[in-house]
Amino acid sequence: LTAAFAALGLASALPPRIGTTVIGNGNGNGNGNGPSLGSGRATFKQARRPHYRFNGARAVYRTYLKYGVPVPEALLKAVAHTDALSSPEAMKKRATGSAAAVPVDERFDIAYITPVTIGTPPQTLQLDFDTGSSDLWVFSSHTPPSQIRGQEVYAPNKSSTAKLLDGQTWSITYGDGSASRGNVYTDNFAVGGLTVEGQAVECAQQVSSSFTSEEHMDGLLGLGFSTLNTVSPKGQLTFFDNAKSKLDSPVFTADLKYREAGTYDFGFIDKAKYTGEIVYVPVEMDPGYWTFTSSGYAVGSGNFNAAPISGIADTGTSLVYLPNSILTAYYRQVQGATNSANYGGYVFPCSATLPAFTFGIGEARFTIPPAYISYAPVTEGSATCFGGLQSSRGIGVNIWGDVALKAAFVVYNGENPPKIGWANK
Ligand SMILES: CSc1ccc(CNCCO)cc1
Repeated sequence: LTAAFAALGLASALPPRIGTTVIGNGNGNGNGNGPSLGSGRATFKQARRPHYRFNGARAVYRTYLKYGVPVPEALLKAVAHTDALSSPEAMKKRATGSAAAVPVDERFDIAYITPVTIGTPPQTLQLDFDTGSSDLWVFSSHTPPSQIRGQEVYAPNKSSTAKLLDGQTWSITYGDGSASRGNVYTDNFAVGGLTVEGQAVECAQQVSSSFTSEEHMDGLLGLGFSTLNTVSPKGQLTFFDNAKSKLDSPVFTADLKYREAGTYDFGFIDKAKYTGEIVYVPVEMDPGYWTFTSSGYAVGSGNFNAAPISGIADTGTSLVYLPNSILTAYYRQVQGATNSANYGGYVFPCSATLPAFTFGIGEARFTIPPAYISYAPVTEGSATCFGGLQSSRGIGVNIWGDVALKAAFVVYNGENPPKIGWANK
């Protein structure tokens, strides 16, 4: 600073220490300010201004103004830049989170579970992070014991930070017919080091049998758009929507894997998790799914069929559901494949040789290996296998579930407008 002043031929008359708050000593004229005329003596105690951050460029700028010296352009730019750096927004603590996505069973990727902590002291549960829905619900102390088979439960009465959202209830039915419902608390909620206070945690008072039978799944964490949330009469925000404003970047990423643990990251994009470039396409957020348009598909080494395919990126659905025309094109390449009413979809001999399946995102191509499509025996030990590609007829929407998502690194970008990014890995 001294050099700056010298350059200007100015005495190093530093302005009074900015942030000095002068407060009267009470001998003033009744309004608490300034000295009274009587005693002829006054004392002014200095107080530090909280959160004050010294800004050198601005101090120099003030001196120019004080001595009426024209302010050079460079100094004006410096002031604007340093103000931006020290703005309350820029100074807000930034946050990120990262947590494992573990196959809920060691043989087939039926679903992936991720550890979360709820309440004070923290209670740890394993939740299915589901970009195809927007309720955060858990097995709880309100769930009938007859409906619990090994799941961990959240007990709000054991959390000093739990608050009942009086009068609020929720009820949800998923595409596979499974369902749950209950009441609602808010509590502190953390994923991989990222904490949201006052997160709506929906406590199950009823769950359907398919949830009871998923013993390692203690609930779901919805990562769809909050418009889909079922809490009534006041819809609640998803964990991502609550966390978004304090994240380094308003994104989360899914790096799901074939029969091994992957990760969900919040607030940052880990360059070590993908290769090449991330290709972004727009998201249609109505009615609340991460809906995007694929640019087409190819079966095995066949030609790429360029045709728009609208669908949702759904981490909470195991398989891929596409139009019949695509299924026919794929399974006619599989010896012994049939669309079985008995098994509810395309099945084939587990010994069959399967082609890969490629889908397009813009000019980019993503290939699902045959192993992902030979999904699982129709029943324990059967020689007939159920396909990872199935028909979306009757669902009303095409679904890019885990069988497709684990072939890519996927960026869910929650900016306005939202977009979804795909990269190979
Ligand atoms: C019974 S296990 C189960 C896991 C996830 C879901 C919700 N996923 C579908 C729509 O995203 C339903 C059931």
